[in-house]
Amino acid sequence: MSSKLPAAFVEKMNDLLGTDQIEPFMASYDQPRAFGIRVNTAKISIEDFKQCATFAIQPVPWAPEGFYYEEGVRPGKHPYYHAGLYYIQEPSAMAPVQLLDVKPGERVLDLCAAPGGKSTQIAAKLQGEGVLVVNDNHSDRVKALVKNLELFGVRNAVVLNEKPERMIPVFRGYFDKILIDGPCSGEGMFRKEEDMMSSWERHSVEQCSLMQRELLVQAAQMLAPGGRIVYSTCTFSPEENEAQIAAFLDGHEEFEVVPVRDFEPGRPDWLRAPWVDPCAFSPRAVEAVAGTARLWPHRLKGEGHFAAVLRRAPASAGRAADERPAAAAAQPPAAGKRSGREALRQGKGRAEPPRAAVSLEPLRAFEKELLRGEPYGAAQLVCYGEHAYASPAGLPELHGLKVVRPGWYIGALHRGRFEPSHALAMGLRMSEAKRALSFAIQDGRALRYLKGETLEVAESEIVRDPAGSGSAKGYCLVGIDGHPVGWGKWNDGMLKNEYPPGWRWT
Ligand SMILES: C[S@@+](CC[C@H](N)C(=O)[O-])C[C@H]1O[C@@H](n2cnc3c(N)ncnc32)[C@H](O)[C@@H]1O
Repeated sequence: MSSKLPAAFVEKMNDLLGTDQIEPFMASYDQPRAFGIRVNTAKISIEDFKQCATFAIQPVPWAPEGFYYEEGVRPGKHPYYHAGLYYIQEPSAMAPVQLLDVKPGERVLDLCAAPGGKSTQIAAKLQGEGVLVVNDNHSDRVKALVKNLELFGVRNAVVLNEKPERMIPVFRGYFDKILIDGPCSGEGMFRKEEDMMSSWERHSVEQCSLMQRELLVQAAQMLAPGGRIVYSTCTFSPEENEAQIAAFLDGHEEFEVVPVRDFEPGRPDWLRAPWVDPCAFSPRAVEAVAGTARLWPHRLKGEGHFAAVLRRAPASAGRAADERPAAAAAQPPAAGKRSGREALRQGKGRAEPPRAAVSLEPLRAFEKELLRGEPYGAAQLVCYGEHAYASPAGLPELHGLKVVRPGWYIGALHRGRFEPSHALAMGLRMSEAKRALSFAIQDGRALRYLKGETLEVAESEIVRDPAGSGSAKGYCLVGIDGHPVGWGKWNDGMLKNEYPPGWRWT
């Protein structure tokens, strides 16, 4: 496919890479690309996944949860995919979140998140603890983002469809970690998606550079002192990579580049004419971009990427008290002291959404009958109209923002009944359901369930809570090999299928 590359792109890469590198670089376009999956470690350990994987996998060196699979395997056509045990992701795309160094309990923002590849990776690293805010300004792409988070069983994510500048007053200084995987000219993806070549001509490098510059400045305002930003692109152009980081450093003295050692270094020598004004940057900035990272398709098994890790200096003692105002002011009263279940009983939630008219009784009855333990943790119940969500504790008021999901979608309260959501099923563990049914993967009913069929199920197959009512009748959490995939309703030897039509195996 090297012959199809845009001539202007080839010319520029020739100039940048020089005679040594251009040949292997161009040759990479005629070689097969690498395919990857990333294990959802919030649902299954890497060791257990390796034991149960039904196709050959090899580790991706830079991501402990990442594995290569062979071309021709269709990992999306597997019940474990429907159980959210892994995400199909291009291997180089796993690097930025690895560099973000997310720890359970942190507040993390994925600013340009759709369709959610990196958001699901962050969610797995958070292990259900802390707050994940994911945003994308494109309303259609946000739908795929929501679906991927639900498939992954993420409990602590808030999904926004906003312009970043509108998020700043709400989240100023709030986040510990921010990922900016922004729009870019996509030069690194030409081998994977040939369509990117025609859009490269439309979405010029210059246009993308302007958006990226804004995103960096906006993200910086939402980062807490001592916090970390990872800026990543899937393009080669220095204007969108080293030049963005150098310009940002010159405008933000409180930031520094944390050098990345695992990949080839960024190229300070590419901050030159004709692509970049060489006089535009300070020596500090030019030197610092050597600590950024470049992933080259001819040097590793993956597509082209760039990543930079930026650290904000910790607050000085005098300034510490007035940082993170949004979070401190908006903390729900006594959050952390009151359990999620108590908050729910008291109908606590954020002020903005209309919720007064909805009775929570049917949800409470469902919880008593079906749920074990405290699956909502310290989250707070929020009702938007008839829809109930468990919203992560410690969020600021989301006043005025376009909120697509204020938290884990629990279900709908409608005409005195409660209908549990698919997202609730996907986020639960089998042990958290008082009535459950797990098909072995070899059982033909596993696939038939995913196809939406009504199934014959003996009463003895429904696992019930010894302390519960003992009845097998009603909603039950359905799993495959012990991993939830959805709801069913059992009655008299038959399981009515509640697997959502849009998710079915076709
Ligand atoms: C490279 S894609 C993100 C891919 C995603 N991180 C993943 O791993 O699945 C860039 C995204 O940025 C979004 N975007 C573009 N401009 C934006 C802006 N100003 N604010 C927020 N999102 C933006 C686009 O809609 C697009 O979905």
